[in-house]
Amino acid sequence: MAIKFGRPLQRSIGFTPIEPEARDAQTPALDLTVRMRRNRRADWTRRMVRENVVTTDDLIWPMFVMDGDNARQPVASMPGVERLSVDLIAREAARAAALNIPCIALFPYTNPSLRDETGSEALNADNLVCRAIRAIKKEAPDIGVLCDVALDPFTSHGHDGLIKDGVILNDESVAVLVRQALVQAEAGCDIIAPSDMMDGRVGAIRKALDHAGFLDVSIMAYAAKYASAFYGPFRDAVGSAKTLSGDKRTYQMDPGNSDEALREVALDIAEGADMIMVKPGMPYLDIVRRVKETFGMPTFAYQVSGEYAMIMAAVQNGWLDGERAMMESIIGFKRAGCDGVLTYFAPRVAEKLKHQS
Ligand SMILES: NCc1[nH]cc(CCC(=O)O)c1CC(=O)O
Ligand SMILES: [Mg+2]
Repeated sequence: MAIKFGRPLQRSIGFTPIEPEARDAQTPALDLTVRMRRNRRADWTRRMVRENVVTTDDLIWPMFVMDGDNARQPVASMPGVERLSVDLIAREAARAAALNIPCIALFPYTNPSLRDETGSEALNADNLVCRAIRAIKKEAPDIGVLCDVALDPFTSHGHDGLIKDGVILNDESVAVLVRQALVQAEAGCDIIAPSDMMDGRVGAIRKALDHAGFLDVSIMAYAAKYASAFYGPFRDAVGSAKTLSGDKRTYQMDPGNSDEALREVALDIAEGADMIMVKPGMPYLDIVRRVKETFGMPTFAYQVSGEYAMIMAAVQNGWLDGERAMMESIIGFKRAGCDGVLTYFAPRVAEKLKHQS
């Protein structure tokens, strides 16, 4: 029998007494005090007892910015995601605002000719991200703009910090990241999101922002960020996949660890983070739960590029119902304790919620 989603098949159970002849005479009713299925029997009962819901307020939409005018480029490993030129990003930001999405996150595809050993383009006040922020603020002044702080889209080696003799330097990198954060705040960024996993960068950035008068610029710390295989498609999108030498295991966390995530989060809170992020998302929902229960902070997770790619690949093969898999993945984040999710599905989720109400 074909089972239709959302359509109760057995309307009568628990509603009206089941006709005796409808019951198999051979099967006497079980003597059950509790029947869990009563609360699931109809759409209205399911809605009544539902513990978690997704709203557009839960969404942060990551976007990829590139050079050019009215230009777009599909990201092959992320079906449905494109790099967009600044003018188109501003238009998408306006669409996001119209969809009631509270915040967008910006990631640049930096021209390879502008990448160097120290990621100097990150400090250019007229770089892609800064131009995009200004264009967005003009076209959609009421939407929040979040910017990554890390050097990987700007360095020739693809690492998030400065490198010397194969070692990623901590304190020297933090000094550059602080300057990157100031450049972005100056351009109008609302939320600085350090994703580099250097020690002490949240405190250093907070101090510098305050000193420069950016008291209202927030920090969302990528506090528990793991050295993950699920970032692959993102590195295609920002063009660091080819350039990355080695891996990021000396600064991003070991996937085997959980207590360590709590120490990372505690430090970032002490250093002044306003919001906390766990990354990746779906394979790390246990971390989200522990972080939320331990600290009670505004807690976010990043459903990263590989998670998106994984679902989309199955959808393209006809193996999954895309809409349902998408919505189910997002409510999983809510159930785990997230206040919001960075997700490439954001516009599609928002469209779906709009048509639902
Ligand atoms: N530090 C940069 C950064 N910021 C967000 C992501 C990944 C996001 C995604 O996969 O969607 C990465 C990649 C990385 O750390 O290598
Ligand atoms: Mg840390």
